[in-house]
Amino acid sequence: MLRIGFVGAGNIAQALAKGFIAAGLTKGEAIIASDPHPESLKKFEKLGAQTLNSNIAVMNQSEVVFLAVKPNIVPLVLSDIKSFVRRDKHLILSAAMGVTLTSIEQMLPPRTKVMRIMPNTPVIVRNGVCVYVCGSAVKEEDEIITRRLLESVGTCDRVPESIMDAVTALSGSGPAYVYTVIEALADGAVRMGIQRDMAYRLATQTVLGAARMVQETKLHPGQLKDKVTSSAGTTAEGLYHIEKHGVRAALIGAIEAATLKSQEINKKFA
Ligand SMILES: NC(=O)C1=CN([C@@H]2O[C@H](COP(=O)(O)OP(=O)(O)OC[C@H]3O[C@@H](n4cnc5c(N)ncnc54)[C@H](O)[C@@H]3O)[C@@H](O)[C@H]2O)C=CC1
Ligand SMILES: O=C(O)[C@@H]1CCC=N1
Repeated sequence: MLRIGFVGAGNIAQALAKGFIAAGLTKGEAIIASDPHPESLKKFEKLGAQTLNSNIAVMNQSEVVFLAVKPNIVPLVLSDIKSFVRRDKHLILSAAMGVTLTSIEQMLPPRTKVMRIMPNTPVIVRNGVCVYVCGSAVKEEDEIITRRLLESVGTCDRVPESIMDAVTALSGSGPAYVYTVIEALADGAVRMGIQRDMAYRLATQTVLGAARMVQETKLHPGQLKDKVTSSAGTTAEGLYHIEKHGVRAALIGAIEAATLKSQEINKKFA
């Protein structure tokens, strides 16, 4: 069984590990994680994974290694592990936002197999969005391994690195925007007299159902919107309020702001 390592055992690492196990792709025992933070390691222990506070030990005991630390920690971690990277053994998958493949490759021995990925937290329920970019030393068999892992927890697309900042802004950060929408819809419903539990349940299922309609009918979202909106009805009133308050512009602006932030992180590592 492929041994999967996680350098950094925080939110996205835990989500990926749980997703892989739920998909039956691996078992807890084949996972090894390192993190200086004991609380993060405890979450991995609950999965039956081996935990350590040595990144080097993760390199020694795994073939596929996820780098799941914040961007500012990446140089530290890479200098830690670089003498233990073996070209014929390791495939390194970096999830760090805004850290380019070139900068990672430059910090590792020549021809190290590195890929950049951008997953999102719904991988935990195997409904994630993942994209990947191949580094210069990556071979077809490495791509197959990566696809097998990422497809088991959601959708998986190969993309050019030029769109990684925008992808990070859209699908990487996106779950947070949607949670905010669900929370706000439920707050509105509570304000209008619906009980909190029911408000969350109805709001959540509405978002889920609407998303599936876009996915399954292949209709334009505008067409689906029109089918809900009767003349002089409630939806038209609600939509008018949304447009007056610039929700559409706010969402467009959120993607721009997050993309720019990712580009800014990029520059720090260039
Ligand atoms: N949370 C998310 O939804 C997503 C996060 N990412 C990326 O994944 C990376 C990690 O993000 P999160 O999991 O959210 O952060 P997090 O803060 O939950 O986890 C990062 C972990 O790294 C550990 N760490 C710090 N120094 C370390 C070191 N020297 N060696 C090993 N581990 C160390 C921390 O103790 C922490 O547990 C970031 O670069 C982020 O951009 C990418 C996609 C989605
Ligand atoms: O904002 C962050 O820390 C990352 C990037 C994608 C999702 N979360």
